[in-house]
Amino acid sequence: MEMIKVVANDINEAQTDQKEDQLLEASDVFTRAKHPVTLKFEDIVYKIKMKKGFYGSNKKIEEKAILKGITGMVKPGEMLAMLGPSGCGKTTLLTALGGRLGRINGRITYNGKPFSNQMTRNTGFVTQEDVLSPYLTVTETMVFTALLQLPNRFTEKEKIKCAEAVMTELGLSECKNSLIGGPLTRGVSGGERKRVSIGQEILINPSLLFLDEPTSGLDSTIAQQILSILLKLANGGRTIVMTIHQPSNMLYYMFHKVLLLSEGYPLYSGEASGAMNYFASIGYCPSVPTNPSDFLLDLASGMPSNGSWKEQALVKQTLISQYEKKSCRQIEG
Ligand SMILES: Nc1ncnc2c1ncn2[C@@H]1O[C@H](COP(=O)(O)OP(=O)(O)OP(=O)(O)O)[C@@H](O)[C@H]1O
Repeated sequence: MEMIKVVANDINEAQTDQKEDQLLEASDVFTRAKHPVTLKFEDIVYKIKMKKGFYGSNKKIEEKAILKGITGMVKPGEMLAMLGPSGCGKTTLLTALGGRLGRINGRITYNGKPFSNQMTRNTGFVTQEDVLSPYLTVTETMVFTALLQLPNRFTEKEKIKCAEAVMTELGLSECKNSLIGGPLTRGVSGGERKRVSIGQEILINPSLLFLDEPTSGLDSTIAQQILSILLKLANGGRTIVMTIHQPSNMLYYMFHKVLLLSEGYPLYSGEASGAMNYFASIGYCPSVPTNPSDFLLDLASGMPSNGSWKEQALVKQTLISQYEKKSCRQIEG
């Protein structure tokens, strides 16, 4: 009975979705979100089972916690950055929030409801590795995606118009006839490849967009271009969540929210502009002016920035144990 209700609900929502879609001009895809989404996650815990010991030895299964109680919220119009050292659980959390991870403990809601088929249609996910055919041009890639992904009520001409509109917005017109390329064929630049990957996901006008390291391997100017595009999408009422490695000062302040992870623990979850004040209020501040993301990463990874290795590792352990005792719980919940 419950299952029937869920399916019926999905159908109703899909019908509403369809009606609202009809009101959209094909080229409107970039400008406004169809169904703005507030994403909330509470006490997310994710554990995996691992085999302990070498092949042939006494193999035991042990449990390893990857995410250890993460809470946060992102509203329409906001961009959330997940920061933290390599292996701290950023991609795992992103995958969980994108409804792509199996059994997790905790609660993730999208406008107060669990993940549904309707949400799948309203969500875009840009993976770290671009999955593109090296032998197609930018236009061919975008048009092909538009023809496949856009609903049949759009005519072929409208689908092509959508692809063109998205390419123009993403600044891909200059390279529209260039091959994507790959390891064996020369093609578009890294920044252009990333914009094509983002373009493929935003063709369906998702209101919730996840991106895994969208600026990885790009220089700071191109990284800023990509974030400006994402900020523009957020300003259209979308909810944007991404993992990012060490953003520059300028990029850091483009984010509304920040989630700092260390070994699967959340050290901070809240306004990006409030992170430095928060750590200062509990006794941690840089002794010289520092880029906030450098400072936060040093705290989370136990790397020495101003103090010695030993002191810094101690700071990280103190923050984690404070979190465990719930005396330094995240700002937001
Ligand atoms: N299915 C799995 N089996 C074994 N280990 C896993 C699995 N999924 C995640 N892990 C481990 O969990 C930890 C977090 O991985 P995750 O990819 O989320 O880190 P990350 O913060 O995104 O790292 P990076 O910045 O290097 O991409 C890592 O130590 C990883 O090896």
